[in-house]
Amino acid sequence: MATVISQSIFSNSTASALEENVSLITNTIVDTWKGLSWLQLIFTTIAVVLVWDQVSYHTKKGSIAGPTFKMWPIIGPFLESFDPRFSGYKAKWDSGTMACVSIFHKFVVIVSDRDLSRKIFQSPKYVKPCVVDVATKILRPENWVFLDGKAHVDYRKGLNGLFTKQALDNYVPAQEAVMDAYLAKFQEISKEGPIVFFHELREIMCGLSLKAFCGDYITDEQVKKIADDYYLVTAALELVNFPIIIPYTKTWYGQRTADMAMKTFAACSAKAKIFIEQGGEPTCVMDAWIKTMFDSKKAFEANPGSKLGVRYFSDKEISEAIFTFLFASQDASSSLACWLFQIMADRPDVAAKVREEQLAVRGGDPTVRLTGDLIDKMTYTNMVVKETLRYRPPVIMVPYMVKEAFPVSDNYTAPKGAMLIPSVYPALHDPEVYENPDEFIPERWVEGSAANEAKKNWLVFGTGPHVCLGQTYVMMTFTALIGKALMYNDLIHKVTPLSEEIKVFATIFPQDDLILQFKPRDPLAA
Ligand code: HEM
Repeated sequence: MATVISQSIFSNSTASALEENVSLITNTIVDTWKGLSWLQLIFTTIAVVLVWDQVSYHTKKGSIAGPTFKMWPIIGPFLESFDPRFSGYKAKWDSGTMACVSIFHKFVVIVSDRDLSRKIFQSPKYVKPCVVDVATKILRPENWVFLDGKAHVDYRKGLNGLFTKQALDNYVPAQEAVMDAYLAKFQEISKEGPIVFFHELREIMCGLSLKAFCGDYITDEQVKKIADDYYLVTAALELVNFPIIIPYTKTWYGQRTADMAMKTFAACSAKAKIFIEQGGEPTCVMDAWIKTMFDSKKAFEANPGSKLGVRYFSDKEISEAIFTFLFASQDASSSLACWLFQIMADRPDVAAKVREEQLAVRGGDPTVRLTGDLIDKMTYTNMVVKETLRYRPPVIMVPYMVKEAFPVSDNYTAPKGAMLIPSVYPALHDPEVYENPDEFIPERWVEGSAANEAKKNWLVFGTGPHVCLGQTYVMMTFTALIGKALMYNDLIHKVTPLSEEIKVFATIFPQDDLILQFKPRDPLAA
């Protein structure tokens, strides 16, 4: 149809007249260009680039919210992105269901609407997770997290089993040992009064993750070293960073830290292979993964006509995957830890109910050790963790890259190459679903409540093919941790004017980095 119309419009005579006009215009431009001095040429080029930048921005923006013109030509709000403010993101969410900015050649659309955000999360045909350029160098290009489409879905299938409730039950004893050691340390280091806990909580999170991932194959010294240095990786992978790795820059330190950690994980994997080969039972993620590999191999050898369930993974591949688990968990878990401890310290009534439940599920004996089944019984403590995730979601939005022009809504198509950012925070503070959304109310999560039924708003862990692999791990680990911490400690929080302000450092944290004291308490005290 379109061809027929164009043929009827462009008869042969109009086509040749058009050709003449085009060549006349081209000659005029070339002649004018030749007649310009160097200085005029430079100024003209700059003017053309500036106009092109604004026109290109305006065309991509279409009907969505955002400044009519780029206030800072070319760079856009680049300087602001060095110091991202929560209030800035909030203003964007409030400005419309979709709002845009353009930084250099990158066109960014921030989506606040719940349903549009879900649509983006669930459209792998059009989008893929967006990582900063340097991420492929730090996490290594062959890493599974960079897989897309079917290859990603197939790889994920092999990992999902490592983080089910049943598998996680096996990692609990090793994690409890880490909790005990760190809680004792927290009492010791804060015995003189409240101190900054941001770094301490990052360290315990790293310790808990690494014990779950690598079990006893990793030593306490190695855990400490990785935990101490890990912030270098976070800094290297910030949204604004130089894409080339130059010695002694943030990205260089980040890459060195990642390489060092992966070397440690590869050595752990080699030990785990020997342990499982000798008939050992899994106590950590690595063991569980290697066992599925060996079991598949045995089944295949017994029945050579069958399909190999799980292929063989080298120590290098396992080490890279374990590093991605740490990378995905460390910042988000540290954020949750900071808010959870702060909120519990500030709300003694909630803390008292948690303590009561912790003793009750242990039949009055605080020394009863943790198990998966015991954690299952901690209903109220679990609601406290869930409400913290809603009230202060660690990941407030997730950047995706548009692979092909994406009709996000009836009147807006995101162009190929744009960054589309579905948001999590607005859906979790929707007053129609969560009454008084800016209040912390664990009871809103009781069975059958409006909050519990509103599954579509629960975007804390994303949704779709890239949904968080560690969500069951998070709920179990934090329920167990805060329960133990509250039984054995009074939390004293030094409240400052910045305690409730939100700092954005990949995830979100209290602006004053949480000033806290762990004061020993008798777990049997009322
Ligand atoms: C409070 C803690 C955590 C929060 C809030 C969180 C949140 C998220 C979110 C929002 C995503 C993106 C989902 C999407 O694009 O649809 C994600 C992905 C992911 N998370 Fe988590 N996460 C947490 C902890 C963890 C932990 C402990 C692990 C440990 C294994 C983990 C492993 C992953 C992985 C591997 C992905 C990428 C999955 C893929 O691309 O297939 N996360 N997480």
